[in-house]
Parts: sequence; C-alpha cells; structure tokens
Amino acid sequence: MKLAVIPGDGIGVEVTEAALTVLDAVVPGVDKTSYDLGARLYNRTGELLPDSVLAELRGQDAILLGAIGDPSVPSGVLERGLLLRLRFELDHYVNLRPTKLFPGVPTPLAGNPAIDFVVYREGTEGPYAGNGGVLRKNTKQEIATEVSVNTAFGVERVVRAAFDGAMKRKRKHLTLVHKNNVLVHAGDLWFRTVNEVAAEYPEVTLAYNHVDAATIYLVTDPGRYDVIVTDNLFGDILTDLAGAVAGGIGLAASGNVNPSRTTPSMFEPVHGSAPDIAGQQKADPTAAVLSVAMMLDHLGLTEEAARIERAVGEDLLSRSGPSPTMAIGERLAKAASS
Ligand SMILES: NC(=O)C1=CN([C@@H]2O[C@H](COP(=O)(O)OP(=O)(O)OC[C@H]3O[C@@H](n4cnc5c(N)ncnc54)[C@H](O)[C@@H]3O)[C@@H](O)[C@H]2O)C=CC1
Ligand SMILES: CC(C)CC(=O)C(=O)O
Ligand SMILES: [Mg+2]
Repeated sequence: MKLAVIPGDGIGVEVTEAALTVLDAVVPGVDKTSYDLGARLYNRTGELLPDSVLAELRGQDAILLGAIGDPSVPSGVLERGLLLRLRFELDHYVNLRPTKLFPGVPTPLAGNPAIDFVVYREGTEGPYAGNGGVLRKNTKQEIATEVSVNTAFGVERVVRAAFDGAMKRKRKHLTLVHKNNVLVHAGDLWFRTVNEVAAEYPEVTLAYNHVDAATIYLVTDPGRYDVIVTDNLFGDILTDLAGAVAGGIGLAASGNVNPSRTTPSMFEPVHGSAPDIAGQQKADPTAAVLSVAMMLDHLGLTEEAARIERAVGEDLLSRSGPSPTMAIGERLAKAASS
C-alpha cells in the first residue's frame, strides 16, 4: 500500500503521529511518503500545493491528512489553496462523516440516546466552490458574494452515493437536509434529485429536514437519523455538531472519497488544527485513528479496520480522564495489534 501523509498544521501533526503508530501496529510495512504541506511550507516559500506534489499524490493508494490552518497565515489561504484544492483536484465528491456514540462515552444529550448515522456531505461544490468575489473593497459600498454552485451532475452523484450507502445499512433511511423553503433554486434541485433517484431504491425510506430544524433534531432526537445527504456548507456545520453530541470533536473521523476510485481518497479527522491546544499533547487523536480505520476499510482491509475500531471502543470504555495525545496513540496501537 502506498500512502501519502500530510500532517499539516497545529494538532494535525500530533494526531497524525499518533494515528501512524496505530497504523504501523496493525498494518506493518506500509510505503509512506510524508509531505510537509501547510503553514511551514507557505511561510518559507509561498507555495501551497506544488504541481509536482499533486502529481505524486495522484499516484498513491490513499492520503492521510492531519489538519490545515494556522494563525500565521491569513484565514482562507491554506484552507482554500491547499485543503479545498486537494478535495477539488482529486474530485472527492463524497465527504463521508460517520457519527456513532460509543458505549461508555458521555454525551451532553439528555437520556443518553443511541446515535448512529452517517453524513454524505457533497465535497466539490456548494458555497465552497470558489464562485464569489468582492466589489468596492474596503468601502462602505463593499459587496461580497460567495455563490453556491449546485450542478445536476454534482448533486446526483453524491445523492446516488448516499442511497448506495443507505442500502448497506440496517435501517435504510435517508434524510435530505437543505433549506428549500428559502434557497429555492438549489434546494429544489436537491429535492427533485433525491426524489427521482429514490425511485431506483424502493427499500430506502425518505425524509426531508430544513437545515435549521436538523440542528434541533441532532440535539433532541439524533436517533431519527441513519443517512443524511446534504451540501458542502450544511454538511460541514452539521458534522461538527454531530461530533459534539457523540462525545466530542476529537472522536469524529471522515473520508474525502472518490467512489469511482480514479484518484486516491483522503482521510482526515473532522476537526481542524486547533491552535488553542496545539503543541501541548492535549488533542485527542482518536478521530485521526478512526480515520485510519475508514481508510483501511476503503482499501479493503476490513479486518484490520475492525481491529482498530474495536480497540477504540474498548479504550473509550476504560477512559477515566484525558491522556496525552501520544499516550492514547500508543495505547490504541498496543490494543489493536493484539
Ligand atoms: N480539515 C481541516 O483541515 C480543517 C481545518 N480547519 C482550520 O483549523 C483552524 C482552527 O479552526 P477552529 O475553528 O478552531 O476548529 P478546530 O476544529 O480546529 O477547533 C475547534 C475546537 O475543538 C477543539 N478540538 C479540535 N480538535 C480536537 C481534538 N482532536 N481533541 C480535543 N479538542 C479538539 C479545539 O481545541 C477548539 O476548541 C482554522 O485555521 C480552520 O480553518 C478547521 C476545520 C477543518
Ligand atoms: C477548513 C474547511 C475548508 C473545511 C472544514 O471545516 C471541514 O471540512 O470540516
Ligand atoms: Mg469543518
């Protein structure tokens, strides 16, 4: 297996080191190439994602990413120029974000409800597409736009992936989350697409929630969700909330997946580089470790992925307080290797 590793910035470096310890214990001998992309490279050379690096990344089986973003670089430069560019160039149109409340993990929600759903967040379009601009900057007449791009092609392919995903789950229930009462053009395209594709998946039951209501239900009744399909921005926001209700953002894993497998998929924790705790070994690396498990599952190493998930489940049950990042990594590596 050829794996590209992009530790990135802040806690990305720390959680990636811990996650690789677990990978090495479970799948020894992976051919890893580390790429020092992010704030260090940008501040040294002004480069974000050199063409030669992108070409090398295309030849890998998968990419493991820590997190991108640093206070030393203006907001958006690394996020757009590196992270989103990777997702767009590699056509990661499914941003797969599972949320599961592991036994023994405290949730802030009353009654400790069962939580087990997966968000299919569109990964290449929406308001993140880069279709915007500014007029009369720094004047009282400034106008800034960030236009959401929703193509029939782009919406249909992620919707199909979500239905395929729903078919593999016990409940086979799919919820479209959007805001079609206000975003009438994009919302209508999503709504029609889901209903048209649904005809090919008669076993899948359907629901629709406006995104504002979905934030209520994620807190008051998260058990209603099985598969959620939504756009890039709504999916970004909902999955941080989902992480928080399922025990913390430090547990939330994700995959930027190209289901056609024409490019390597990229696995990363849902969280960012957390400058507030960076360099202190305070970050929980579990999200990065579970992202490794998602990666192995994607690559067909299902038994190895299951071993990591089992080790995480047991570890979470026995936790009595915080541990340093690397201590958690070493604990999980030991548990997953035996
Ligand atoms: N995929 C990526 O690379 C992402 C990058 N970012 C970037 O990261 C930087 C910081 O963004 P924020 O909005 O602060 O989001 P963040 O996710 O980095 O942090 C939000 C909060 O969660 C905590 N947190 C995050 N990961 C944690 C972990 N593993 N263990 C314990 N606590 C954890 C942080 O300490 C902070 O209080 C920005 O530059 C942002 O653009 C943000 C989200 C995703
Ligand atoms: C930093 C953004 C580009 C991405 C983000 O917040 C996410 O993918 O969760
Ligand atoms: Mg996010």
